Amino acid sequence: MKVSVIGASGRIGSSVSFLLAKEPDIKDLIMISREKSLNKLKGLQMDIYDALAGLRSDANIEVHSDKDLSVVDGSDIVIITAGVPRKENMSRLDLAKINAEIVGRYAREIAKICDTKLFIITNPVDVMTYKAFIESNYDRNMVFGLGTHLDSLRFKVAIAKFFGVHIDDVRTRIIGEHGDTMVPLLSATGIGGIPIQMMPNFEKFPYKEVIDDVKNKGSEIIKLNGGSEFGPASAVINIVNCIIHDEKRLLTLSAYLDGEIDGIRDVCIGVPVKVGRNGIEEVVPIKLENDELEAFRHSVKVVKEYCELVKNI
Ligand SMILES: NC(=O)c1ccc[n+]([C@@H]2O[C@H](COP(=O)([O-])OP(=O)(O)OC[C@H]3O[C@@H](n4cnc5c(N)ncnc54)[C@H](O)[C@@H]3O)[C@@H](O)[C@H]2O)c1
Repeated sequence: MKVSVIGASGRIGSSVSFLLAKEPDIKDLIMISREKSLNKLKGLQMDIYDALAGLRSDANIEVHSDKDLSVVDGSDIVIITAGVPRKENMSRLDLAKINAEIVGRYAREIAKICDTKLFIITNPVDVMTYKAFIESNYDRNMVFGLGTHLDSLRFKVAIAKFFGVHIDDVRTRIIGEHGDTMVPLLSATGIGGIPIQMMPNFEKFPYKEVIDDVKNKGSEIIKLNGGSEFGPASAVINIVNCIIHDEKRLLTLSAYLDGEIDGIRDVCIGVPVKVGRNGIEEVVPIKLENDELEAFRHSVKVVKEYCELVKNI
């Protein structure tokens, strides 16, 4: 397998690259950044090779500037993490215009070179996924964004800690925007097959505080440590592994909707999807509780406005 990372000199890009290099099935890793960050990439390449030796693993790692993207040819997946990150007190949506120019340009260039899967991490990730989809003109199963998968993991951690259970026993899902209007699905939340509402102590579970905490987690990490890194990078590897191993797991990614849920069309947003070798193999047309549906519609409205805004950038 060959995987390319664009924006590999950055916080997320470098962490993603290291985790990818450790995966035994990824034989070729292509790390790409702007020319001015090429030396940083070379340093990262050396450091990752050292780490792989310590871990008794190996991979072929190449580093390139983005001047000639033909090096991505043959990639099974191209991961785009390039873009401006949020600063304290910024919303992800504040980055829409500046990052749409970057992601749109890369998507167009890559599509001229090869057919591949585009996995978008750059924020606002739903809007950037939409931009990459329209600019690449790829089939919609081939373009997806990290979306609310990371938020779902954050919610999962909070549930596991409160109920004192193993993280693997918790099932939950947050859909909608990777941002303030995300929609937690209590209807899809349970522990070891038991709906969360049926768990002892559910009445003491501080649901609202937990969800506020999930929504603010990214900002909190930015405030304390400049930005998130290991969480999103591990979430990315989860998805890459699903594709490589054709796992067909039901995860929540930002995907292009064509009427599957509530007849909603022409937007990319976090929804349950089946992930396998072909990328998004199905947008799962789930039913939602009335309050969840209302919140989802609102989230779609917010994201759609920004998708319109970046269409012609
Ligand atoms: N989807 C998620 O869950 C999630 C989580 C965390 C961060 N992010 C987003 O990922 C992106 C990267 O975050 P980071 O913390 O790695 O930032 P960073 O500043 O550490 O790295 C940014 C990378 O983008 C490149 N870059 C910046 N401007 C560019 C331009 N004009 N043209 C080409 N490349 C450019 C930089 O060279 C660097 O490689 C941000 O948009 C951030 O908001 C998404």
